[in-house]
Amino acid sequence: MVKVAVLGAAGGIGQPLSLLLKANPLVTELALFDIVNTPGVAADLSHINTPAKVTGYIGDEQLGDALKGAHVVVIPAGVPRKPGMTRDDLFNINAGIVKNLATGAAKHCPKAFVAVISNPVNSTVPIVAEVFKQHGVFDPKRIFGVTTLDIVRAATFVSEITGADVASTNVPVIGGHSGATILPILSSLSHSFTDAQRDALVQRIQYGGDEVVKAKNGAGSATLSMAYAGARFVSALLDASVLKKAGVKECTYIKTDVAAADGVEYFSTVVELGVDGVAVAHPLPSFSEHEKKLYAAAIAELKVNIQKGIDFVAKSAAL
Ligand SMILES: NC(=O)C1=CN([C@@H]2O[C@H](COP(=O)(O)OP(=O)(O)OC[C@H]3O[C@@H](n4cnc5c(N)ncnc54)[C@H](O)[C@@H]3O)[C@@H](O)[C@H]2O)C=CC1
Ligand SMILES: O=C([O-])CC(=O)C(=O)O
Repeated sequence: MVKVAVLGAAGGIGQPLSLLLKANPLVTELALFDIVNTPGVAADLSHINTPAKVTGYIGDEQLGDALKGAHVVVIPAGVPRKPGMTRDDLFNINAGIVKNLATGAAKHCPKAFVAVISNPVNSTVPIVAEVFKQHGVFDPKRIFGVTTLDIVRAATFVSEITGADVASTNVPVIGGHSGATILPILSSLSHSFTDAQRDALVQRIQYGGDEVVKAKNGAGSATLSMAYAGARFVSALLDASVLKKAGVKECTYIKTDVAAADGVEYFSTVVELGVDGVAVAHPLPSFSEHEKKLYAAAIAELKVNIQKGIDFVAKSAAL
């Protein structure tokens, strides 16, 4: 039995992500939770001739049933950006949504892998972790911020410049998931870029989300590419934990000490996944002089984002 629960399953990301998960033969049960429309999405997907049994759950009173027995919980619930907004501008609405869903997961499937998509990821992952701590079930190896879209974008944009096969282009992107906290490690590639190419690539990878927000012109942010990236991340988790494949690696935002010396306790790094989640979190790579500056900027912003998530849970506990 491999149950995957999608929380926010009726949304712009939730629907195509659920479709891709329904197509994953390792999934035997797909639980679709949202505050609207999941019966229809579930009925539609349930006709696809793949193993996963699809069930829709709607409203808070059905959250527990959606989560019970889940091996993986994916959370794309919450509001997306409109032009002119930062991801942090979503905090006031999404923090409460994520906290509520994390509480459900801590109660009903405390051992599940939790993959957080809802923005601002830099803060929502600490929120989930703090909620799990409050319930005495926190395991840093099992809670992930999904930054896979940054890695997907980096491979696409880099291969456009290098001309290399996009499928075999792999660019580690570490740090966090917003603007200056997104740190692509272009120095790890064998291609040597001009300074102008490098700067343009870093800018495009860091602000790829804004490119989509602008193009959608008020109709939301990346959904289809995010669904692809989310499905890739869940597939990696299942390959490592269900198939017990060795050498499954993804960059993901976790609670880790890789950047603890610089005062941050959450950081996206290259992670080897195993049966229990994080098997090995790779240390920081050796940075070029340019990347050292980007790293310093990332750290400064991450500190603020992380603390905001931690404070939110502490404050709501004190109420
Ligand atoms: N991590 C990443 O790389 C990315 C993250 N995102 C983020 O993903 C989130 C979702 O984006 P979209 O799917 O485009 O938004 P959307 O508005 O299309 O869908 C969000 C869904 O969440 C549902 N929802 C709201 N409150 C809920 C609750 N309490 N419980 C369960 N479901 C609830 C809504 O009913 C809706 O169906 C946003 O916060 C966005 O910023 C978007 C793209 C990339
Ligand atoms: O830009 C946004 O708001 C959505 C997102 O996280 C991304 O596309 O990377």
